[in-house]
Amino acid sequence: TSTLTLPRGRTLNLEKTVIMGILNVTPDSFSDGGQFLKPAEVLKRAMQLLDDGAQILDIGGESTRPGAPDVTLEEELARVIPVIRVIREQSDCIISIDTSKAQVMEQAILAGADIVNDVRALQEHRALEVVSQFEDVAICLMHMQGQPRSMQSAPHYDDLFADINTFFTRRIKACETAGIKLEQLILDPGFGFGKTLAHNYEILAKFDDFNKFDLPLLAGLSRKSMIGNLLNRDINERLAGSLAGALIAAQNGAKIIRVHDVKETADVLNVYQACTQGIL
Ligand SMILES: Cn1cnc2c(O)nc(N)nc21
Repeated sequence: TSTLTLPRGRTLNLEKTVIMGILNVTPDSFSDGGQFLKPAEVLKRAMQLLDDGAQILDIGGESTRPGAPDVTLEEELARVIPVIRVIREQSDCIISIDTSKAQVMEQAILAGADIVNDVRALQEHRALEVVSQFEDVAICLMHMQGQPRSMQSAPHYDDLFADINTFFTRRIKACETAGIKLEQLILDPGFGFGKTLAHNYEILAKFDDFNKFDLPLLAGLSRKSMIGNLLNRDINERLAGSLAGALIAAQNGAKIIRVHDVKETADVLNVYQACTQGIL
């Protein structure tokens, strides 16, 4: 499908690859190591991401990187809800909430979020029930093997693609049983979430295989260890590798690319689209 249904009668055209800009509001993402970013600072960053070409802002209050500490419900709400509110006051942009907690999903949607981006694919308590009560909220179902604390200790699959596809089939069925429509769903194989370096590059190389579900696919590999470990680059030296990954994901059928470096990724995708969309 080339259109994603959104709340309030809006839709997102997916004929051209869409950029999801990462707006982290977790302490380990704060430059000054502060406890909370002031909403005004976050708003400035959000507007910059939109100016640079992001159509979706992904707001996350709990780091999902390997070994990340858990965050309480209260803390996560305190981080993300004020940010959603302040952005929604200023912009009609598409907002996605990066969370696995049902109550954060509920509050975020009520505050104006359009997409639930859940690295646990609505498997946590009451997540399915809560999301199914909102007409047309979009949901990204991401594959993860294990949990962030331990998922990278020894990832193993009997059959990588069969396992991921079985997971998607089961989660899609669970959503349909809960009354969620296929048009609301996005699928994502979850780069780095219980995968070895080899697994990650096999997924990237054969990304188009997941298009068998005829649902929009999301790719999120920006600045990840699959880039850093391959190239032996620190987190702030992974732009070129991330851009290469974004281009390959787009060429291999990804419709939404989740990135930190929006401006540069937009340039890469615009060059790619000039070749494929015949605009010249
Ligand atoms: C929150 N988050 C971190 N990495 C991600 C990825 O690859 N996909 C999605 N959907 N969310 C992610």
